Order: sequence, then C-alpha cells, then structure tokens
Amino acid sequence: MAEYLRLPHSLALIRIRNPPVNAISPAVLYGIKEGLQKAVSDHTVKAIVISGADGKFCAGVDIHVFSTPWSSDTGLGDLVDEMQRNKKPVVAAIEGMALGGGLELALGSHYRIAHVQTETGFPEVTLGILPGARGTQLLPRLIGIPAALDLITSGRCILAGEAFKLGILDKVVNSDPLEKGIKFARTILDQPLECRRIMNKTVPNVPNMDAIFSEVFAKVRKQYPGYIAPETCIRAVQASVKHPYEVGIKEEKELAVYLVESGQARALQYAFFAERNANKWSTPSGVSWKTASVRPISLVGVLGKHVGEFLDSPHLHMVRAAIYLVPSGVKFCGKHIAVLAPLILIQVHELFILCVRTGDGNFFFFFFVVLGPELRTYTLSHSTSSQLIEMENILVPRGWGEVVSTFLTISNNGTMNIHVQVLCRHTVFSSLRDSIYVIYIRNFRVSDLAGLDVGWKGRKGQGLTGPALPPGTPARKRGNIRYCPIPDILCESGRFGQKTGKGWYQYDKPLGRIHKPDPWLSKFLSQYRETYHIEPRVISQDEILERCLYALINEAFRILGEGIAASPEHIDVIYLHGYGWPRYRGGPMFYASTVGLSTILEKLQKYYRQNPDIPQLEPSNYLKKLAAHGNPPLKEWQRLAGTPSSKL
Ligand SMILES: CC/C=C\CC(=O)SCCNC(=O)CCNC(=O)[C@H](O)C(C)(C)COP(=O)(O)OP(=O)(O)OC[C@H]1O[C@@H](n2cnc3c(N)ncnc32)[C@H](O)[C@@H]1OP(=O)(O)O
Repeated sequence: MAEYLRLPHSLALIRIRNPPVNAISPAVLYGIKEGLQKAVSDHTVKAIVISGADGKFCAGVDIHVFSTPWSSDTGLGDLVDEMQRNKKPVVAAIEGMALGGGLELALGSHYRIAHVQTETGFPEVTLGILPGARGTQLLPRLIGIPAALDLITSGRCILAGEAFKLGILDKVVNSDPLEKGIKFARTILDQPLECRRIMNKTVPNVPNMDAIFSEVFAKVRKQYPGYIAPETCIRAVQASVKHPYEVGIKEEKELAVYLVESGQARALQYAFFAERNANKWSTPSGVSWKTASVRPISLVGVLGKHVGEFLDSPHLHMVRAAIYLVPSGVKFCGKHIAVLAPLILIQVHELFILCVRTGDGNFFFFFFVVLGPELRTYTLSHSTSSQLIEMENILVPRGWGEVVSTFLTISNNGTMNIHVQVLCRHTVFSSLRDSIYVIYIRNFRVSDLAGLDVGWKGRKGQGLTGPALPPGTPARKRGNIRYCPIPDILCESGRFGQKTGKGWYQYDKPLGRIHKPDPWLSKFLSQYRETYHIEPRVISQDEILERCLYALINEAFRILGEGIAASPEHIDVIYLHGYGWPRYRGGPMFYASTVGLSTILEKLQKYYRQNPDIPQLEPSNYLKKLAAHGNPPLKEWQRLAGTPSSKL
C-alpha cells in the first residue's frame, strides 16, 4: 500500500509501504494513484513528495506478479506519465534503493533527491524483462543513449554518486533525504515544470548513433549468448531515438509483453527466488545459517596442480586477501558443511583448492578459479565479511560430492559414449539448439584440466580397469552394466589432458592452454567402432539432448527421493552456480518442469528399453511417483511425492 499524509507548508507526502523492499504490487500502485489524485484535488497542496517507508524507496514491481495476468499491463507506465504531466511538482526523496519500477517512479517525478548510499538501476534484464514502464524511453532522454544502453542492458546498479554524475539524480545528500526533499519542495512551489518533464525532452543526438547500436548489439550477443532480453532492451531503447514519445512507449509495451510471456523470463525469475530460498536452509535439528556458530581457523593450505606457478603469480596477494578474510565468516554446524562451491567451469585457466582447518579440526575447501587475468573465489563455506568471496550457501550432507560430483559423474557414465560422439562432431555443436549442451562440452575441458589420470586411478582402485580387472572381463561390460573404456584407453596412450598436451583435446604444448579438436580422437573412434563391431549411426540432436539431460534429471530425482538434496531449487542453484547451467533455463529441475514430467518419463523408459545395460536411464521411483500426477508445478513436487527422511 501507499500512505497519504498532508504536511505543513502546502505539501503532501505519498509514502510507499510494502515490506520487505516496498515492491510495487497492485495495492501499492492503487495507493500511489489515489494519493496523487488526493493531492491534485486538494487546492491547498502545492507540491508532492514521494518516498518509501523503512529507509527503502522501492525495489521495483513485485516480481511475483509477473506470473499473473496483471503483468501484461500493470498501469505503472500510465502512472509515470500522469506524474510527469502533473501540474504540481513531484519530488522523489530516495533512500536505500530505487530499482526497476522504483526508478521509473523517480523518473516520473520532476525532481530526484537521494541519499548517498542509495542504489539505482534497471535490473529487469537479469529477470528476462525490460524496464517497461517508460524506463527505456525516459532514461535515454535524460542521460543519452550510450549511458542508458549500458545501464539497461547490463542491469547493473549504481550508487547515488554515479547516478548524479550521469544526470539521473538532481541532488545527493548525506542526511535524511525525506527531510531534505520536503525542504527542497518548499522552494520550488511556483517553478515552471515544462523543462522538468523528461517525456518532453528529445534524446541527445550523437553523430554515430547507428554505429553505437551495432556495437552494443554485437557486445550483448557475445556476452549473453542465448539470452533474448538484452537484445530486446536495445530494440526498446532504439525506439526512443526513432519515434516520438507516444509511439516509443507503444513499442516499449509490445517488446515488454513479448519478454514477460517468454519462457526465459519465467526461468530467470524462478532462479531469483530459488537462490533466495536455497539460502534459507535449516537442518532437521533446527540449525540454520543464522544460528550456525563461527569457528576460528587454525590452518590453511593450498592444493593444486599449478600452485608452484601460482604462488609466483600476481594473483597471490588476492589469495592472501581471501585467506585473511575467511576467519570471521567461516561457519560449520554439527555434522554439516554449510555451503557448496559454486564452481564456474568456463575457460578455466587455473583451478586450485584452498583447504582450511578450523580450531575444532573440521575442514573447509575453497575453490579458486582463475579466468584470464581475473581471480574468482568460490567457497564450500560462507564468509559474511568478504567482498572477494562470491557464494551461494546450500546445505548438503557431509558427502557433498553426492549432489555435485557424483551427480554429474553418474549421469556422465551413462552417457559417455554419446558424449564422445558429440565431442567428435563439433559441427553439430555449433548448430545445437540449446546451450545446455555446453555444460557437457565443458566436462571434457575440465577433465583435461583436472587430469584424466585422476579418474583413471579411481577406476583402477575400484577394479574397473587395470591389473585388478579379472581376466576375461569384456572391454565394454562390468557385470551387467555397460562400461565405456575410452577414458582408460586415452590414459594408456599417455593422454592425461592439459598437462601432457593432449587428452580429449590437443593443446599447444604440455601445460598449454590453447586447445583444439584432435583428429587423433576421430581416427581412434573409427578404429574403436571397428574393433567392437559398433555400427556407426547418425545420432539425432533430440536423442543427444534427451539421453544426456534426462539421465541427469533422472539422477536429480533420485537424489531428491533419497532426501540427499533438500529441494529441487537447491539442485537448480547448484547447477546454475556450479556448472554454468544457462540461467535462462532455470536449472535442470525447472527445465524438467517445462518439458513435462510424463514426457521425460516416457523418453527414459524408451531409452532404457533400448539400453537395459545403462542403469542411469532407468526412471527413478520419485520421477514415476510425480509423473503419475501429470505435470505438477515444481513447488508441489515434494508435497505430492512425499518428503523422504532427510539425509541432511
Ligand atoms: C512493467 C515492468 C516495470 C518494471 C519491472 C520491475 O520493476 S521488475 C523488478 C526490478 N527490481 C529488481 O529486480 C530488484 C530485485 N531485488 C534485488 O535486487 C534485491 O532483492 C534487493 C532489492 C537489492 C535487496 O537485496 P538484499 O540482499 O538486501 O535482500 P534480498 O535479495 O534477500 O531480498 C529481500 C526480500 O525481498 C524480496 N524482493 C526483493 N526484490 C523484490 C521484488 N522486486 N519483488 C518481490 N520481492 C522482492 C526477496 O525475494 C526477499 O524476500 P524473501 O521472502 O526474504 O526471500
């Protein structure tokens, strides 16, 4: 809701109140409109101040409403225009944040005064939508095309100082902005408003406008491959240059509706809430992130292939900084490791692990990922104090590998043959319709980086290969289960990955980083097929997608059914942050809900019938139980299939 207060000195105050972040719900919108009408019809009111309760101006439209019919026409844009056209000056007194629709309310005001710590921005693009309540038409008029494009396509939030320099804010204050706003409003009661209405301005002209747009299109295509929102945002901004305001806002609306109704917007908004829910874990005994105790660190060690080189590298001081920052925030509760490593596996140049022992003898592992000149730190635990450490915290059982490594390894084992096929068909990759495949490709790069001999050693230890393998064991069977000996054969040929200069790929030199497909692998595969009388066949894109992904999704259902993961959202957050799963697909569980559980079940049944020696394709009981309900929404899964006894 929004409160209306009559203030002394001919002023009225409209205060948005909708905890926790004063998001714009239908009730809030109605409240602001009503307040505006009251102020307009009260002839004793000469100016209006708009603010937010509890130190927060407004975090934008309530994201929950994008899944309701209200989202296709919130009426916020009309309100923003009504504010601009208002004959009485409107002053936005901004504190905390003015994001998305909140910033649009501020742009609809004639003056904007903000506290120095205020954050402003248009984060809509990160939710798969665009600033559709006039944002794409007003911001370019106010600050020019290059700056508006930057803010709208990146979704980045900026502090008041930067917003002031860009021209978004009129004044930045160190004390209570409401007090200052009220004081200021008293000084502008009779000022003309025409020049304060952004809708009346023309977009500042720059000579190379076309080139600017072409460059930004190229930039976002490269930076956010597969995402539709960034390009659509650019189109909306382009409309502000091409058309007068009244036409531009119509185009903005059409583009906004297209995005709101897209599957990508649903996935990205799901991811927003999934991350927040996943962080609210608690153990069956009632321990949560908030109640877990902080443990002092007694020992720190660094493990990793390139540690020697690394310690000489310029990244060292950053590692030290990270170590220094860790102690105040490490939390460990009972038998649980509280957090999971978000490990992004894209163009990884160096990967090593920092091991920390706390005073009570427990260990935490921190993954450091070096991407070119940049060092990113991902942790298995949580540090509240660190700017350097980015993390999501998710509760997993002590054997956390169950959810992460084993998860992928198991699903890979079942589909290794198909992966190898895919790897050899790079042309197929470029035409594959979904970047989810990329995570499979990354597996090969990561295996090469980690060293193929690591897995080989493990398999030898398990008696799956090497001297412990009983004589006469068929090469492609272990018991009744299909086995893929290709990674073992690669190792037997000395192809240990990056360190030997060849593995799944060939590299410029041993320990080199420049990789390219190796014709050796294709030749080897032909011979392999001949040796084992495997009839070559064309594997369709659908089959590749279904066998790779559905095996993984099946495994996720097994983990859920066994109580190893707390919820489908936890699994999705792990995949989003740990494996570079494209965010616009929400995560494997969300993806499953969009495909339909009965479709996934049917396909798995089909592939399992065709390949009864691949247990990963056998549909899990949990999936079967859920599919019996049709395609229930993800939020209902645990209620419908029953909550298994928790392993957390
Ligand atoms: C016609 C279309 C026009 C406009 C479209 C829009 O305005 S779309 C919305 C644009 N705004 C955003 O994207 C802001 C999203 N929120 C945030 O970035 C952060 O939440 C924020 C506001 C910076 C606060 O961050 P903080 O770390 O302090 O808290 P947290 O993220 O945990 O959020 C606290 C709770 O608030 C809920 N929430 C935040 N923003 C919204 C929102 N816009 N709508 C609904 N709910 C929101 C968030 O889920 C948390 O709730 P909880 O129940 O605790 O999970």
